[in-house]
Amino acid sequence: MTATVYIDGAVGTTGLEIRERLEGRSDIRLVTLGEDRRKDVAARREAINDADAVILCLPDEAAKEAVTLVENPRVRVIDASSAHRVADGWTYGFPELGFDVAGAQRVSNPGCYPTGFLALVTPLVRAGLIKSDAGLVVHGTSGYSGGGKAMIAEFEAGNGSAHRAYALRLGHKHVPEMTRHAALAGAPIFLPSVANIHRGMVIEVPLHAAQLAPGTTVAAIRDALAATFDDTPLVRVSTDDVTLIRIEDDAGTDRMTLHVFGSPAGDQFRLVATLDNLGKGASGAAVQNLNLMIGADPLTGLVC
Ligand SMILES: NC(=O)C1=CN([C@@H]2O[C@H](COP(=O)(O)OP(=O)(O)OC[C@H]3O[C@@H](n4cnc5c(N)ncnc54)[C@H](OP(=O)(O)O)[C@@H]3O)[C@@H](O)[C@H]2O)C=CC1
Ligand SMILES: CC(=O)N[C@@H](CCC(=O)OP(=O)(O)O)C(=O)O
Repeated sequence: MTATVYIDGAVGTTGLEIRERLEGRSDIRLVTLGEDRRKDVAARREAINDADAVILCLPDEAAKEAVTLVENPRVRVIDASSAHRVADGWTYGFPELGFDVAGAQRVSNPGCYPTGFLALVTPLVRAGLIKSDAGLVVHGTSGYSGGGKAMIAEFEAGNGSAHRAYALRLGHKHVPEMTRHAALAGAPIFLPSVANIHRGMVIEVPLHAAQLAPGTTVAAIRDALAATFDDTPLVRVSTDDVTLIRIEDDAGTDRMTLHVFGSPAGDQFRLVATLDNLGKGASGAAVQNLNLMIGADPLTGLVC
């Protein structure tokens, strides 16, 4: 059976990547609107309601508006924006963490930083290794394509920076989904930054032993992560004895790699995730979710 899929926002950074992955698939009839109609509400309403699945690759306000245009109960929605990630009636699009994406009508794709944070933390909270009131800190560095067309233009015009920190006054829009989907009692302190590289991410959660269940070891943390991810094709728990992690490590793929390190004394730990902000962090995750929703091979169009 062929599914009709409409991408709203198909010429943006995330939308273009999804479009490239879906074009040429025999199980999908891909619909996008031309330059003259792509922001025309009537044209978008028609395309949305003619589709089996709609992928929203829009700023939050435009994504909210798009959802109000859905009239046909058949239409299923994947929203790549942050508009619905803690909203009632929406399924969080992180199937490896047990969310029922295949059966969902409305799926909210995770944010790129939360993808790394939640992969590292949620299995450990569920296993009772991290206390829900542990007071976590998460640091992340993203390639500049994480900021969409505007940030790409800024960096490619030479107006970026080798590395810059932002969200200095905290309260980044990704904090609510990190808190909710890790089942934390309090919001983590989130320290995002951008590097002068097109794509790729490194996300880190440092931990004191006091934030963990007594006696927790690197092996216990790895085991808890492996119990969640070992049978999943995109998320790998590394046991490699690496001494360096590069932002390029999973760039250009839809993979995510999780590393666990500990001090020799066992009093401090460092959890690290690498991924591509446009792979498992956005477009790759959207295609993965779409495959599940339309019953396609889960890895079609993905780079494992
Ligand atoms: N880039 C990334 O790595 C990630 C992005 N996301 C999220 O995905 C969404 C899209 O981001 P991204 O692709 O980076 O952003 P871009 O700015 O690159 O693209 C957004 C696109 O939406 C279009 N658009 C804006 N308003 C409307 C409207 N009312 N109707 C139709 N089209 C509209 C824009 O048009 P125009 O071209 O005219 O500006 C643009 O093409 C955002 O919510 C973002 O937060 C999520 C995870 C990672
Ligand atoms: C580098 C950069 O600016 N990144 C974006 C997040 C990209 C992303 O994940 O988009 P969502 O917010 O839709 O999840 C930011 O921090 O706002």
